Amino acid sequence: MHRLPCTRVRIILKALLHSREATRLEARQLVTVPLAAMQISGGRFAVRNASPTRMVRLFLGAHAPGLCASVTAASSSGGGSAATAAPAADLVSWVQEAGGSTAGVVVRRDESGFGLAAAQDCGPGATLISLPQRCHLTYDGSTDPRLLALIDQVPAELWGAKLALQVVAHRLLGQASPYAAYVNNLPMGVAGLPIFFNGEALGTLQYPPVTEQVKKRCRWLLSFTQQVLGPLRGTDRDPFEGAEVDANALGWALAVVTSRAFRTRGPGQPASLLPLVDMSNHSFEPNAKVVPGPGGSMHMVALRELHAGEDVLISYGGLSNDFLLLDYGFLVPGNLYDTVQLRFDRGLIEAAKAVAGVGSTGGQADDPTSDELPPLPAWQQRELAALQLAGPDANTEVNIRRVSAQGQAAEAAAGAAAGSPADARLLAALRVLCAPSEAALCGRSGAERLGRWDAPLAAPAAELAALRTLTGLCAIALSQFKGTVEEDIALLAASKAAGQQAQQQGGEQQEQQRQLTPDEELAVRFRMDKKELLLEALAITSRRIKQLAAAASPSGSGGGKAAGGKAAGGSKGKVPASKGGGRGFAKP
Ligand SMILES: C[S@@+](CC[C@H](N)C(=O)[O-])C[C@H]1O[C@@H](n2cnc3c(N)ncnc32)[C@H](O)[C@@H]1O
Repeated sequence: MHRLPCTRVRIILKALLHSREATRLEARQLVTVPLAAMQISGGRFAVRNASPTRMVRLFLGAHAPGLCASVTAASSSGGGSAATAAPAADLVSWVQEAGGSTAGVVVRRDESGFGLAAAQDCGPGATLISLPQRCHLTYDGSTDPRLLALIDQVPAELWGAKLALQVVAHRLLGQASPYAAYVNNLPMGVAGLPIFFNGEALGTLQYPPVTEQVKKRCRWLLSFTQQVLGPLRGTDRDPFEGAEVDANALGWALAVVTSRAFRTRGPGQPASLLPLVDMSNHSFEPNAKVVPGPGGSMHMVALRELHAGEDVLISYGGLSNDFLLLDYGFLVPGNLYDTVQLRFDRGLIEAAKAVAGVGSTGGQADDPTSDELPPLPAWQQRELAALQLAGPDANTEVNIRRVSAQGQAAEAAAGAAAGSPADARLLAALRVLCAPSEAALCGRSGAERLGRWDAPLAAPAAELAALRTLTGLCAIALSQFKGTVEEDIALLAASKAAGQQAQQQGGEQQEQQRQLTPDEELAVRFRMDKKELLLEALAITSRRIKQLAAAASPSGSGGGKAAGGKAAGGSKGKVPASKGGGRGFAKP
């Protein structure tokens, strides 16, 4: 959700993605726990749509080295209110009784959950909701010291888990909680969140930067509940008064927080849940935003003219699909903030060069039979260190980016380069590694001066080599996925057909065409979008190669060569097998 400032969050989470932590559970256990009991409140949870028949399954081992909980039925979309009452009417009354104003919105409910709509026509700047501070669910000096002691044990980067402990505490209080009207209206599960995927669905993502993060969160949930909360249970230091809080229960609260919390007080400060405000869905073209009001209140205001009944949408921030999926359980196809994360290392660059037919970098190896790469000349080492891609403080995560359609159109029209499909550090590093000498950099150094797409190296051959290496990187990244975009499209179509067939045949499905679960389908869509991003990057880079090659060749004939050229031409076919051998994606 619109976290303030969201760049900070991205930095924190990206740092998480980089930490290597591996615990492998050998044996697979399957524990089935009735959700209504959830061992946390003895069945006192009256969350929306809660049903004693719904089950949470807890998988340990096998596919995911960690926990994976899967809510087996569609979640969300219920309501704490009676069927005839307006959705969440009790919550609206509670906010009003606390001195808040909700006159600008009505709560909507559909099969995918709650949302907000404009209650009447209004102009830009109109206040839609005013939420007094006393309605914000957070933790501070007045919180039970036993709970604060627990919160202190959660690492700072897992800020959501800190607030999750407070959410658990209020859920356990039931109707005695001052936030009962809010907690009762929270969704039972957050559909699509990968911490609730089973191993099959998690594996379907085929994207380690996300799967490793999921496993890390699950491992933390398991170890914290077993090693910290378990021994505390029933002691005088137990803020949960003897209730068992297991990984499912804390996982539910974590899902609530990651998908709903605001960091209104800035990074490093406790996050807050903003009742009612958090019922607004996300759009990258929002028509409302959340701003601080007087006395610690938070206001939701219209960004433009709104018509009665129009959906009220805020932006959760400029988030990639990785973050949208991990924290919110959905993705935006063609997301302009999306990237494919790669781990920069020389071996990967050499593999990309080999794929793209570019000569290798550096001097001669002492032993030509050795796999060891020859050392780089000092000037290249220096430039890579300046880019923080080498040296003790290196951050080796680099990204292939999505370039907007407008950017591409402008590029095509102007014959120039409007947007780079590589982040500046990556492009700068490729130029450094493809430059024949330091002189070829013409005194440029660092990402800002060397990483601009529209400022090529003066030597055309070096620039072409850098761009071809970039196509090689895209090809390697593509080859890490098991199938093509077309295969994913066919899989989704077959799944849909299987579902329709099963419906006609009363639930029976033909063996050869299994219907994907909603989580698997989401995972296929996720990986398909990543592949499309890479194919677009290939196409843009190939075009650029052609332009530069045409400008450089005396005959003007071009002749640029790019890896996966056919795929780049739009066939979406399989790219040449990588020589990278399991290289590429950033793995934590
Ligand atoms: C802050 S809540 C918004 C209210 C939520 N719809 C509910 O039922 O309470 C965020 C969740 O809403 C859903 N959501 C919000 N924006 C969405 C979007 N653009 N597409 C799909 N799901 C979205 C996701 O499930 C997400 O985790």
